[in-house]
Amino acid sequence: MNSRSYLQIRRIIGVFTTRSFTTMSTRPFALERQFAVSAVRRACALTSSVFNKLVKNETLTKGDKSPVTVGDYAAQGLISIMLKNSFPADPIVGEEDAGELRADEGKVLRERIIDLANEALVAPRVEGDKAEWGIGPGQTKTTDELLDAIDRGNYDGGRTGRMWTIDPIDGTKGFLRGEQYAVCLSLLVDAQVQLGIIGCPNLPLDLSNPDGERGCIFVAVRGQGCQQIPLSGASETTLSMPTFTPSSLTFLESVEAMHSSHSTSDIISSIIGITRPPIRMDSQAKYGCLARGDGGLYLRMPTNAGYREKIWDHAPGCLLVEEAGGIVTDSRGLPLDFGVGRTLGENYGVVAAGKEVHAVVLDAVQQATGVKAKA
Ligand SMILES: Nc1ncnc2c1ncn2[C@@H]1O[C@H](COP(=O)(O)OS(=O)(=O)O)[C@@H](OP(=O)(O)O)[C@H]1O
Ligand SMILES: [Mg+2]
Ligand SMILES: [Mg+2]
Ligand SMILES: [Mg+2]
Repeated sequence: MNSRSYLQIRRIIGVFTTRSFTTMSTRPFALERQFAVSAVRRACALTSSVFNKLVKNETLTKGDKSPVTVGDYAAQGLISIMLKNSFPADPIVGEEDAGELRADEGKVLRERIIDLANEALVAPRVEGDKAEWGIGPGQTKTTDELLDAIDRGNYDGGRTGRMWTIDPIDGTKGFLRGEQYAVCLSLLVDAQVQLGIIGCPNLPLDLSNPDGERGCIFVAVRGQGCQQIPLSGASETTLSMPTFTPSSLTFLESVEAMHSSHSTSDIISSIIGITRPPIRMDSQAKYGCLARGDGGLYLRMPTNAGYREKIWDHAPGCLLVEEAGGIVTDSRGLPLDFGVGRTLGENYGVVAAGKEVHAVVLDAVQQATGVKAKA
């Protein structure tokens, strides 16, 4: 076979592999994956529209968080309605609840939220969307239906059964700055993340080309790898973390020093011999970046002993990294335990890194913080 026809065959196989991922229904969680891509894509369109209508074109007073509040509630309502239609028996651990919206003072926000959620629900279906998910023309909901949908996120979590987590806008501060944020959804079965998906409307497809195309979805099903799908609709690619050496690492960390201690990261950097400046980015977009090979190391060290990490802030991202070949533990080397409830109760910090370097990083984290390795 000459090299030209070999390349042609490779190309056909490549196309088939990509297509077959989305159409093969025999894979475990195929329907849930298809649903989640659709729900997150729709929610990303909603949050982008909130940003363009309410943040970009309005002069916000410093500290005015109402646009992000509107986006949070509307996106959680949208995903929750879709879940209710599609997997009605599954409970939801969602970040938001509608308590404040039900009060009289919530009236103005409430009306904006209902309009936005309905706008997103009635948008035309695209390839892969199913009518029974409750989306498409004519699918508007009443105020009560949407408030009830938001409140379906009040499940306490736990060790057994199926449950979804929703973080409708993760990285709220990044959202307001027009920088990175993520729409995050995961499916847990018996406290194991089986499906993780995050939509990052502002994330460059390639971090080394920040002026290039932006907007992508990262999705992983346990045992089926991690894929990146451009929001523009182009075909998906499977991600795999490259091999890192300790000194070639770059930290991915929170923008907000209140969320992860920057000074602890500096000490860990000098122990490992990392010389590159950290990449600071809001939200679980960091996990997506890590999965596709950016940086090699995501660290989150508590700044406040009383703060408990929330499961919706880590469940999808954790699976993305594991499925791309990385390791995620807490600072004692324990796996993240998603079965304790709405928080990561017993875990302390998060260390996510390539498999060749995770042990070295963990050792440095323990030296820097005095945290003891698991017995
Ligand atoms: N004190 C403290 N410590 C640790 N984490 C906290 C803390 N306070 C809040 N949060 C959670 O941080 C979520 C945002 O994640 P990041 O820190 O990665 O992004 S950011 O740079 O802060 O935007 C953020 O998620 P969202 O509320 O969805 O934006 C919070 O759940
Ligand atoms: Mg969050
Ligand atoms: Mg949030
Ligand atoms: Mg929040």
